[in-house]
Amino acid sequence: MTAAYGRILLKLSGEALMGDDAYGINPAMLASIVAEVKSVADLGVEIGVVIGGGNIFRGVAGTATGMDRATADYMGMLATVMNAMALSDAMRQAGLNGRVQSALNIEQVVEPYIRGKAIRYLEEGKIVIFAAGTGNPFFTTDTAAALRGSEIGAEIVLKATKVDGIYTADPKQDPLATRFARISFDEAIGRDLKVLDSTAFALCRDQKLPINVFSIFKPGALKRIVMGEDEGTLVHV
Ligand SMILES: Nc1ncnc2c1ncn2[C@@H]1O[C@H](COP(=O)(O)OP(=O)(O)OP(=O)(O)O)[C@@H](O)[C@H]1O
Ligand SMILES: O=c1ccn([C@@H]2O[C@H](COP(=O)(O)O)[C@@H](O)[C@H]2O)c(=O)[nH]1
Repeated sequence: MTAAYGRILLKLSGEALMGDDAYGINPAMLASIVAEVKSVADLGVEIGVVIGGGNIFRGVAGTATGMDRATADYMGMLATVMNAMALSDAMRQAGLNGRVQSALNIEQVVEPYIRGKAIRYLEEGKIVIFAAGTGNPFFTTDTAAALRGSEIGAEIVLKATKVDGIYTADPKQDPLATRFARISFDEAIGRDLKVLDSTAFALCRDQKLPINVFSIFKPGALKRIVMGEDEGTLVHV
């Protein structure tokens, strides 16, 4: 079986890590996500991962209580470091070789982000987990996925989230929303579809880096996309 992509950037939803819990990291959910990642790693595909933090803290939630936005965003980025460490450890337990690199320096805990080293790890078959988003407040981990995906020369960004693609409206709010099988960047940005933030869409469009949005809860979906099959929604130039 030959994969359609040699190197991918996988954006994993932080919120998905909760599974059926109200908060935090559900070990069974984490293990099932790692099994999906392993099915692709076993094909020899090089994998960079950006993980979100929505299961622990989002900057906007902090500002809702009066917190300074930048402070809240740094807390959100630290939440992604915790998720990255949990993911890396779950990978270790599954026999995968993961390396965490953080955009914020916490060198006693995880390595700093160094692009050349990340690429070398990928070439060695290690899975690189990019933590702390872009390292800057006022951004999201979707934008970090677009940025790191561009930096490492990924052929596609795969956004693994809680819905099975991009819809005409948020399917969790609008039961009449319909799913796109494919959509251009221009149309996705023009329709202001909230499944990814507009900075991430714009960066991927400029870099001609396609995005595939799919459900992380659907077994085998990640592997099907990597094998070149239709799954979720493809955002193209
Ligand atoms: N047009 C749309 N099509 C699909 N989903 C949409 C749309 N508009 C809004 N959404 C919502 O966007 C969510 C996914 O984006 P979001 O970045 O918030 O979550 P995430 O991938 O879980 O990331 P994290 O938890 O790490 O922040 C979906 O769960 C869905 O409810
Ligand atoms: O580059 C970034 C990435 C993230 N943040 C903050 O972290 C949280 C969690 O990330 P999600 O993408 O929402 O999962 C986010 O709400 C921001 O507060 C950031 O500031 N910069």
